[in-house]
Amino acid sequence: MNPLVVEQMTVAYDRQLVLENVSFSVPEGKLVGVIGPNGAGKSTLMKAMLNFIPRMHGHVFVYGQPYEKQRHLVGYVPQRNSVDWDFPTNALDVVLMGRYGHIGLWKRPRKEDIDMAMQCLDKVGMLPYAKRQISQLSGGQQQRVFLARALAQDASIYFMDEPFVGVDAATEKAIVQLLNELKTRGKTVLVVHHDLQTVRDYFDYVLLLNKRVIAFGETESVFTYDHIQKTYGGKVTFLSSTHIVG
Ligand SMILES: Nc1ncnc2c1ncn2[C@@H]1O[C@H](COP(=O)(O)OP(=O)(O)OP(=O)(O)O)[C@@H](O)[C@H]1O
Repeated sequence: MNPLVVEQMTVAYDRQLVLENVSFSVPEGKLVGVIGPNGAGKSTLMKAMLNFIPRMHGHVFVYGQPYEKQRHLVGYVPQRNSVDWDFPTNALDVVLMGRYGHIGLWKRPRKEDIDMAMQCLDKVGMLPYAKRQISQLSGGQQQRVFLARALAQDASIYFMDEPFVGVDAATEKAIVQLLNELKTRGKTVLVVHHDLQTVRDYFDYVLLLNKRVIAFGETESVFTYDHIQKTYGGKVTFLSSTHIVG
């Protein structure tokens, strides 16, 4: 059984259709790049899968059950700029939020939760910043804290919205390493991604999206010149042939 199945999802804002009849099914332990131009509906897809915004139509199944019954299995890393980083809290507390599903919202975190949160911070190179206010972290450091929070959640499926935006080469490398580690542990990860040059290196599968699914499948066979042109309305001219197939 595939861990994530989306069936005929349609989403509208103010009756304006943004996603139409989107269906795809992701096998376990795959890294999936969600690719498409600005406004294609990539963030909307993630938010609608998570029930943050209503779907007009369609279903999301997580390990064969409706998402609503399985939400504890799904972790989310939102776009960094969609978060209020002035909220007075420190890095460790943000990561501990990822443990609430395990702790219970009103209970104090146990020592083992704090230890695990610290380990997650360590994994992304942020342990020295555990007690630092999040407003006093750089953009790349904030991104790392978010990834640590997702790790602490110990989910089976992750949705990450543009984790590579605004990070330096070292952080990008750390994120790629983390994605591969999640994959090795059998996790399924969907990543909204803009850099077409790295798609073939980073992702096993791609979802090419522009309001509808243009193509979905293994990167090897689906990330073709024709599909990319179709996704971007024929506006992509800078790709070298080494990065695509077909
Ligand atoms: N809250 C909202 N209300 C109305 N329209 C919205 C809202 N959020 C997004 N949209 C519109 O829905 C469409 C899809 O937006 P979305 O943010 O999902 O695209 P995206 O593919 O993630 O884009 P980007 O690459 O620029 O982040 C766009 O036309 C956008 O203007």
